[in-house]
Amino acid sequence: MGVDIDQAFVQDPQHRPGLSITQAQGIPLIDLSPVTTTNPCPSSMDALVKEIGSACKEWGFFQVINHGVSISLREKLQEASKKFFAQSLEDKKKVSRDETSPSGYHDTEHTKNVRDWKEVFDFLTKDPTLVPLTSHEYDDRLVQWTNKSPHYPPGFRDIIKEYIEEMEKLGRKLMELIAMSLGLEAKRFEEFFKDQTSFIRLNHYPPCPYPHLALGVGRHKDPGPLTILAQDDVGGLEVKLKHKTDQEWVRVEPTPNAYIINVGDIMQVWSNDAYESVEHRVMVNSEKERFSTPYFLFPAHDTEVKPLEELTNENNPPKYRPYKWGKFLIHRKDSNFQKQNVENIQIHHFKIA
Ligand SMILES: O=C(O)CCC(=O)C(=O)O
Ligand SMILES: [Fe+2]
Repeated sequence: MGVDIDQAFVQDPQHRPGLSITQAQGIPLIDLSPVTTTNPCPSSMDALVKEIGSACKEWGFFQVINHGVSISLREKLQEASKKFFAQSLEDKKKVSRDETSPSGYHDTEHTKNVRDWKEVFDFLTKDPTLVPLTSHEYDDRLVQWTNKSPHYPPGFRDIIKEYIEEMEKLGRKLMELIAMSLGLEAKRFEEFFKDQTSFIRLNHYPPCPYPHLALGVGRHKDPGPLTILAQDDVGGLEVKLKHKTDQEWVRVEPTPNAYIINVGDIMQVWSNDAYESVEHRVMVNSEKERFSTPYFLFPAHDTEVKPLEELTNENNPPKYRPYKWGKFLIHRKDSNFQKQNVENIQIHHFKIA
């Protein structure tokens, strides 16, 4: 045997990736022209809202095209990200995450207590971002998280910031469409994002000598309301099908310049389970490295997450107890960076039986 296997990366047999790959033909591809061009006709807008609604309901995952994000800016970010990760580990560690702020470089994330085969660079939308100091319910102390400033490649920080602005615009449009699809006012979600805790993550998945045992990211659901993901042309993202067929996991094949959108746990709670957060994972391969860039739309730390009143009634009572987003976030952060023997915090812990 030529390769030494670090057991920290090895998935339990039932969670190892399958060797045959099924393509997710069915994942909806949605054209956002009605919200990215001027003067769209009202009927195309109605059709779009319906499409978004059924994609959220049936899949929880969809791709968008004609999204209005500059393709050259996306390429610029991709190039910069490649250059950043191509540096020596020592150079990358100059902008490591640290005790005071989790943004920056790191390569030891664990998902479900198994180490992910990846390295990342995280960058917050708001600098500083206000969050609770601890996850303890009665501890009111707050801290500020700030971004790291990589010196290489030149202009890296500015490119990331410019790109985040585009993510903000697209995120706002998507949240409006989702609100309308739930029968809510377009701006219903806006209030939650004034002091948002959103961040962008640059992912690098190096080639892996044992892709049948490890995963780039283990199975998980995204904790926020919405994620906007750019993937390169290598492929590896797999989504767990909601409707059970003989196939459990399907691959989201790269569509050039499209964004992959998925609803996360907070949307599931807000919508009282109308839109469910879907499990996904990332396969690695032995030949090619892969790059991806999720943008995690997260609300303000003091947001009390609970089913929206407009979406609940006597016949459809709230399915979740309220929880504070900031506390949930810190709880997650504490468990994602080291192996623990218990499941980390999940929305089902707030489910009303
Ligand atoms: O790399 C990908 O395609 C997805 C990554 C992901 O799911 C995550 O970082 O939460
Ligand atoms: Fe994810």
